[in-house]
Amino acid sequence: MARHLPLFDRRSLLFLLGLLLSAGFFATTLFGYFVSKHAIRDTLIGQDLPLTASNIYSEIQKDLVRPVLVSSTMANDTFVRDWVLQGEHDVAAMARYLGEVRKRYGAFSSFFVSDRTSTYYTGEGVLKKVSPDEPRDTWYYRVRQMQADYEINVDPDLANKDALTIFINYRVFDFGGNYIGTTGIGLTVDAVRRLLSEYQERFQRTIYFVDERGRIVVFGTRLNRDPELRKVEGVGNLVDRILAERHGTYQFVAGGDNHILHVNYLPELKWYLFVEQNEDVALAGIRRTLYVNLAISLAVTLVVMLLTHLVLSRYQRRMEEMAATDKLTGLLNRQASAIVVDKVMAEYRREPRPVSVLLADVDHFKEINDRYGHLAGDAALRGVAETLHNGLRGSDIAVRWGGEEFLLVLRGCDLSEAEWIAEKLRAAVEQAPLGERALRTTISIGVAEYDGSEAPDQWFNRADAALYRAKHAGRNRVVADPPAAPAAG
Ligand SMILES: Nc1nc2c(ncn2[C@@H]2O[C@H](COP(=O)(O)OP(=O)(O)OP(=O)(O)O)[C@@H](O)[C@H]2O)c(=O)[nH]1
Repeated sequence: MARHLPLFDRRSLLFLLGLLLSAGFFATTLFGYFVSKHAIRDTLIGQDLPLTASNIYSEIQKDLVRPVLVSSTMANDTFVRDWVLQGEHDVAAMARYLGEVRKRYGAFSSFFVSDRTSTYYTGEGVLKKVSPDEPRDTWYYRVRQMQADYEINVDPDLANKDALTIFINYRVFDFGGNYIGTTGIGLTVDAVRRLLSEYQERFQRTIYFVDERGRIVVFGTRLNRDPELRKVEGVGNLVDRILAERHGTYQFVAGGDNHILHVNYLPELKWYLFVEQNEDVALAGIRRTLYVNLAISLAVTLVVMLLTHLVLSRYQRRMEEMAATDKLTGLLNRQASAIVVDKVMAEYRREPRPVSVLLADVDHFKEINDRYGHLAGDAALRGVAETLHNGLRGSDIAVRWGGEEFLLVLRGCDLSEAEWIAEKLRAAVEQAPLGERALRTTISIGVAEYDGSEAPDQWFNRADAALYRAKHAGRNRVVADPPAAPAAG
């Protein structure tokens, strides 16, 4: 059990290390991700989307300034006023004038509606008569009543196949200040559409205009959705709220992604400018960084764990070796031998093959110490250990059992084989010059074969008893237990 404890400790240490490292990496990586995510979202809501919206707004306003000026010039043109006051006779002259204005300023259409005759003139001549009963003409009667000099109105253009057109409707007065009609130009929304496409491409955002009824009226190049905004997933539920609030930042989920929406109302056009950003697309960059960081963290954690495992294993092996080895002789020490003996016992229980022990003790060793000193005694002990070790097979086990005592476990040896080996070892020690001084000594050996049932201590005690008998019989000899039966006769 004691041997398994360090292994268990190593596992828990590795587990703890892995846990700490991965928790640390994970926490810092996720923390960084969420901080960046919040920063990106805050920038989107607080800066990016409003900035895009206000850029588009000011571009559109800029685009509308010139047409308003042109319409104002038309309203104040003496030709227009004189022409009306002179009775609107030369229709061709008015058509020429309107055609000229349209061409010169690149407008989509140009018009004059006379209040006296209710006639709608364009560059082509008379288009029609306006009437208060015609729903398409309500704009005219609204302008007729309004206080301001002009309005910007978005309507289908009757003169141009109902193409959606931005009209500047400018009121015209005679020289006495009496209202005599409305003039102005119409602009195609193509320019606005181009502007939206350009912004859409540049910022990877969805940008479109919505009218006061909640219908998408103008959009950039890629808008694949129902013009009836209330029917669109996510944003559809917000339409009424947005139309009422006119301005704000909203969030909704569509296609599983979170979207941030910024809305501005453009009173000149009576349109709502919608600037939408798919937050998940905006976060794709930092999400990729998150995955890379997590992968790196995992790799670093695994490498650190692997290195720690290798270092600890080596260290533990060395510690175990050191703890198990006798420093003087390099043989197993007595404490460590317990494990080896347990193993031999387990092997025997699995497969009962003969196994024997030799207990060898150096004869009169005290005299060597006394005569030559302890260092020479140590060298002699090393020499004996080496001689014993060299005389054994790889499967045998040599233990330094006590001061000058050695226990040798011989696997696969019955008593007589063990006795034979013991005799061989005894003879080898007797003949070996030991240490630098080439000292000579002898050993006595007690031999015992395992009887298959006794405890190891009992087994070793029998070897010890045999050793005792060997000493008493004069030393430098081998005695087996049980003692050989006396010869008959
Ligand atoms: N130099 C040295 N001496 C040791 C070591 N370990 C034990 N000894 C000595 O070995 C001697 C053993 O003496 P004893 O037990 O009386 O036995 P012995 O002198 O060998 O006599 P017998 O065993 O009866 O033949 C003691 O004097 C111990 O001090 C060691 O590591 N180095």
